[in-house]
Amino acid sequence: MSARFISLEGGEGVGKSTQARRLADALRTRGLDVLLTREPGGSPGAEAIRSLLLEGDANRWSPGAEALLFAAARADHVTRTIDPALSEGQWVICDRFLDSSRAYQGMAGGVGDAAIQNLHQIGSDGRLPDRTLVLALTDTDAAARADARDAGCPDRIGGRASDFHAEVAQAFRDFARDDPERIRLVDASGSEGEVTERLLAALADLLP
Ligand SMILES: Nc1ncnc2c1ncn2[C@@H]1O[C@H](COP(=O)(O)OP(=O)(O)O)[C@@H](O)[C@H]1O
Ligand SMILES: Cc1cn([C@H]2C[C@H](O)[C@@H](COP(=O)(O)OP(=O)(O)O)O2)c(=O)[nH]c1=O
Repeated sequence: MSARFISLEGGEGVGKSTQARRLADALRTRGLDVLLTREPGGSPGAEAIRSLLLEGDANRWSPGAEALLFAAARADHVTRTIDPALSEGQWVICDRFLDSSRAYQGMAGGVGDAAIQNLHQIGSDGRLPDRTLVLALTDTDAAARADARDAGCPDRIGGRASDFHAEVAQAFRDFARDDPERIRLVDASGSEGEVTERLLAALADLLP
């Protein structure tokens, strides 16, 4: 059974980072070698770009410049971290990937999906996950979880208006509808353990 590339997606506070860790543990328990990584970041160059993206003034970058920086970070992450791990037979679980750029910069940010896909083709040879799990929660519940975690101090993009985040959530739902083989919506309500079980069920056809 070959290694698989899994991404976790969704808006702020839905539980992606929590579930990325839990899913990695669950797969390790099944005997798989797992690399847990995240975006923006996941390689030294991409982590340096992460601070440029998440710190500073709300209008620090134009939408286009922001999309280019995310694409550049992703290109480094794919080349230096993700591709080598997959080549060595490791399963890769990535906390956010291309679909975040499609939702945040492409749809909510107005850059457009075709432009984001073009940048991904140039930077990362169009590399796609084998399965993308979108954690879905009501906007109110997600905002409550994010507020409890961030104590009123979100990062540069997390702090955008609620309309922006509603557009992001809608974009993820549209992506899942348009590409049901790769992208699955998973109910993120309930306990952490319940959500992990749903994620494993959404990966059942890929698991050894
Ligand atoms: N199933 C859950 N039920 C209640 N709280 C949760 C659940 N999953 C995560 N949390 C909490 O919600 C907050 C946001 O979770 P996190 O994993 O950081 O989300 P994300 O990475 O999607 O922004 C954290 O404080 C986390 O402990
Ligand atoms: C990967 C990626 C993240 N982002 C944003 C989403 C988040 O607001 C921010 C950082 O992501 P992250 O640290 O995962 O935040 P959170 O845990 O709150 O979900 O970067 C984009 O706008 N485009 C992208 O391509």
